[in-house]
Amino acid sequence: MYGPRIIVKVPASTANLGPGFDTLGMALSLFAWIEMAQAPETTITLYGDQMNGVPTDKSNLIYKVAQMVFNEAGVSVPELSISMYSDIPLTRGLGSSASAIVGALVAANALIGAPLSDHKLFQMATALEGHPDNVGASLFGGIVVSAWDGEQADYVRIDPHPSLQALVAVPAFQLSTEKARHALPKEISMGDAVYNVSRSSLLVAALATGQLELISKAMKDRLHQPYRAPLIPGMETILAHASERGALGAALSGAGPTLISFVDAQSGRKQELEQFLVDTLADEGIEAETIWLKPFNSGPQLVQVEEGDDLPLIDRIQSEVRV
Ligand SMILES: Nc1ncnc2c1ncn2[C@@H]1O[C@H](COP(=O)(O)OP(=O)(O)OP(=O)(O)O)[C@@H](O)[C@H]1O
Ligand SMILES: N[C@@H](CCO)C(=O)O
Repeated sequence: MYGPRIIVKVPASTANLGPGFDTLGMALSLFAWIEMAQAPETTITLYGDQMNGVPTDKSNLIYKVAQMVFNEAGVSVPELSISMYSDIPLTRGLGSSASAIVGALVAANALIGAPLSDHKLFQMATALEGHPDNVGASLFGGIVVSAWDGEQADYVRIDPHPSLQALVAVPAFQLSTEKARHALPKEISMGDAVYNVSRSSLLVAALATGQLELISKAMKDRLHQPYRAPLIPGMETILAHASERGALGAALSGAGPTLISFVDAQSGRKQELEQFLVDTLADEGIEAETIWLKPFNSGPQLVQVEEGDDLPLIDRIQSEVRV
């Protein structure tokens, strides 16, 4: 390893928030860490159970994305030492691929003196992911409303209401975005389009103005959740009844299978909601891990590394306080 050693901490994200398919995203207080430095030969070290099955050669997403940054900036850094640790469950709807892409873009850019703007990184991340919702949230933090026309991505960021908390139920099976997108119809009716435009617009306005009592109605969707429901047994029941069990609103997180509920931090019904999610999934024979999270207000953070400090990434993270 030589030259500067960059460590980036990047948040997970939940996409869609119900009706905002490929449009709305929120960063969450669950993180991945990526370390990058120039090296005589490429090595990729992955820590943690979440990384099982991820390649450790130059076909790794982090390595490939870093090379795109160097090409874009017109510099050559062929060999890299990369390490990654992640608490973000892989292929579960919490934006693991977006976090890896955003983390790799930011780390590689920092390694060469940050010639690319955040705007440019957002364009690259959106093209790589195929939609702007998860990458926008991971890159800018908070709630991100975005649109992409295939060439240009635009966004507006909203600060999440300070009382907003999230409970995710992460089923013990993976569901790739690719498979979950295959379940969607090619065309939808005008009625369903209007239904979603109105809910998504209401949701954005409610989130922007802190009218959390509107979230339950505003998080309804007819574009993707009904078609994905057969892939996630128990989902229909949870989405239909979560608000009766203390949730402000509930949705499929990204392409699933994770289910996300929003809760007022002051609510006295958190345990009841958590039990409802676990029991409903268990009734369908699905084990799920529940995690309480907060919306996360910022994008990737560069972790300060002193010159000569060669503490391995995993030891550094173990001493970090998880937010
Ligand atoms: N750190 C990583 N290194 C290499 N590949 C990764 C990494 N993180 C994620 N991936 C790739 O991304 C895939 C998961 O992407 P996918 O879009 O299916 O799910 P997700 O991003 O976890 O969920 P969602 O997009 O629904 O929020 C993994 O199977 C893996 O191929
Ligand atoms: N908007 C995307 C998010 C998952 O990557 C989808 O629902 O397919």
